[in-house]
Amino acid sequence: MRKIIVGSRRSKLALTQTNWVIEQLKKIAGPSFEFEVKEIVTKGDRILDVTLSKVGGKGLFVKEIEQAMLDKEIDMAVHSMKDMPAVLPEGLTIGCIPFREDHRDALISKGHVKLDELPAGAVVGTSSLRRSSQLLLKRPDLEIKWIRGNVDTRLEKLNNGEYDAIILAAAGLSRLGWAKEVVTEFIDADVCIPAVGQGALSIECREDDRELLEIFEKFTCKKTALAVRAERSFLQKMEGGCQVPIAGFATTEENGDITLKVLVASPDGQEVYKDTVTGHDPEALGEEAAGLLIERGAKKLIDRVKEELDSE
Ligand SMILES: NCc1[nH]cc(CCC(=O)O)c1CC(=O)O
Repeated sequence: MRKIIVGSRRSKLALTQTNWVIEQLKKIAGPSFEFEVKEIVTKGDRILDVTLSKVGGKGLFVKEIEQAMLDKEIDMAVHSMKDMPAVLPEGLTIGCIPFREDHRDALISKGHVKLDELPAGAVVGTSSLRRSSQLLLKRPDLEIKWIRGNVDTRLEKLNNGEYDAIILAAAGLSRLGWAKEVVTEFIDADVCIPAVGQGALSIECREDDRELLEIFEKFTCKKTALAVRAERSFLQKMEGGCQVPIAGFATTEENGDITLKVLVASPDGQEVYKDTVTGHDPEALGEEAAGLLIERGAKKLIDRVKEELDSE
């Protein structure tokens, strides 16, 4: 009998995702494995008053959990793929990518007013530059106001009157069982390309944990894994961090063909680089997409934004 310790952030969404994965793995692993959740409070959870991009971005939610895995305090962790940095620490691996939930962003507005019908000057809450820049592209008359906190906190802030609408990932709401009740409109990838990995989960473990990797293999969704690998290859090649709006979303056909949609934009949404590529090698496809945008000037934009931030 082996007891597997699963590290999780303490948020409602993190615990829901972790417990769901454990339930599925139990069915696959059989009676010789036991699972136990260990809650870990990350830096991203403690610092709630600053925009994410200013305090170091993505890695914040996963770093401490990864350290606990390397220290063998925990054996595995379930993350939102979207929160995973492009490069993992030595010794760890994404051992499993399950079937992807809804990839889209969702608009939640007071009175269920759709994006096209929101009045000019309506206040929309998001702290994602990716969402704000693409939204402003379609509706330059909206006012963006930063919002932070867990999914439940953000919904509360909408109800308290600070915002006319907010944007959240549909996947988080679906996993919590709230999507049907709260979502006003699902926003198509043509209007707002999702974040790399959005809607997918990443199950991380130590690279040498063969027992776990064997169980994980049976829970992997091949189509999702190919798509996410293409998206993450693009992300890694762009080296953008959180300061620049970067979006990437891929789908995989039955025959293995992957279509990857990508975007890099300036924070004000005025400068936009966008393309769609198709192929079957996920890593090569991500690199190809990045190459196309870099050629046109996207990398210069990223470096410029980084410099501006460094001199602040
Ligand atoms: N940025 C935080 C975060 N990371 C993952 C999700 C939930 C959904 C997902 O799996 O993509 C969210 C909330 C949100 O963006 O609304």
